Amino acid sequence: MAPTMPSDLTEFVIVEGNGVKGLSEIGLKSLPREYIQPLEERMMNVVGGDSIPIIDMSNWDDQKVEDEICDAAEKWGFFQVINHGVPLHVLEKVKDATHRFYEMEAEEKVKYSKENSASKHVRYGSSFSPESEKALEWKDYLSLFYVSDHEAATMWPPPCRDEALEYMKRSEILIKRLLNVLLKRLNVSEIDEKNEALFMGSKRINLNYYPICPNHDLTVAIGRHSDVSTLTVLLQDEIGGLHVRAPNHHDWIHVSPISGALVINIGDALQVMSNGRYKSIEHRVSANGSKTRVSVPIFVNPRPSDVIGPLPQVLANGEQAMYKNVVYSDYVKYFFRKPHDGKMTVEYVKI
Ligand SMILES: COc1cc(/C=C/C(=O)SCCNC(=O)CCNC(=O)[C@H](O)C(C)(C)COP(=O)(O)OP(=O)(O)OC[C@H]2O[C@@H](n3cnc4c(N)ncnc43)[C@H](O)[C@@H]2OP(=O)(O)O)ccc1O
Ligand SMILES: O=C(O)CCC(=O)C(=O)O
Ligand SMILES: [Fe+2]
Repeated sequence: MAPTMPSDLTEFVIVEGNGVKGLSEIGLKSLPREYIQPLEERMMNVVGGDSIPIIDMSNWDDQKVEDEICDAAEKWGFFQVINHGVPLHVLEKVKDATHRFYEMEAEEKVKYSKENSASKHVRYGSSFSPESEKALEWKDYLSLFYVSDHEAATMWPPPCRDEALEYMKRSEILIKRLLNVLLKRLNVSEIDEKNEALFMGSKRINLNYYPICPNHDLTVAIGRHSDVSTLTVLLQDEIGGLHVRAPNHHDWIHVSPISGALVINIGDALQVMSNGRYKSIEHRVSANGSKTRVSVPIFVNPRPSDVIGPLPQVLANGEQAMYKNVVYSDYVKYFFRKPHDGKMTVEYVKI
């Protein structure tokens, strides 16, 4: 019998918690119209040949490596790191755990949806902002905001809880190293108890799931956006699909998966704090017609209550502030309230 489309798509995907994974598994031959993106948002202008920098972190405190990191953050806003010190078995385990979470029945996963979750720090959902999007995105996600080990142990879903926490904790040294190097160029002293919260006072880990998609060229898995983090550490599997805006602001460059590597990108908070010196670059994810993909970003952020703005150390040389001060949680709420729209969130705080 030919597969049939659920009569109420929102009910099936969101309310019942089947997600796009559920849609994919029905075996639909064509993409539901709700996912059809306008022409200009589909994947175009992807150039081959170019690549974001790949940085070997073995000698991370070598001046040459520090320069590579800061130069990449200024020019590309994105780079991959190898020999980064996060054990490879930890990375493998969190990818497996991601698959394990999504393999649960919809009735189990939906217990973590916005409407049902026992903690507002744990959220399972589909697309980005289904209430405000004109066209939906082909992605399911589980978002885990870290508050304490106790909350993670009691509230995060058991199939992925320990692995997600381990990945977050084992990435801590890498995150501090990267931030210290980036801050040094901004004349900010080493991260200590006084300034740590502003740069890495909160963390959110997302487990993204992108199932096989019919007519994948008509939609996107994630639309154009920049992250609102200080920086993001992204683990991707071997499938590929992440594209970043090229320095010419026009083309898109594919981030080819490298086994064991982590992708690092600068987020809006660091762009603002560096007064535009480090770039939070637009990126997007294509949908795949033949393979399921997972990715696991760790968003490293200020605390929600922190005020972000250009750092005094950056303005000390007399340069004009390009951004207003804003309470970080107001900035993030603004991001979550609207559909993905490229670099528009940062316009909210531009002077
Ligand atoms: C999901 O697809 C994505 C996600 C991304 C993410 C990119 C990032 O850079 S995430 C890093 C964001 N930074 C932080 O989370 C740290 C700071 N956190 C905060 O400031 C707060 O925790 C808060 C996120 C603002 C929530 O504050 P709270 O007081 O609890 O306010 P709420 O009323 O609960 O939520 C406000 C507003 O945001 C929506 N929202 C909350 N959490 C999420 C979430 N995990 N995913 C999606 N949306 C979320 C919530 O629905 C509220 O909106 P309403 O309209 O319902 O009022 C990149 C690309 C992707 O595709
Ligand atoms: O899946 C990816 O490669 C990127 C995901 C992403 O950009 C995000 O979750 O913010
Ligand atoms: Fe992103």
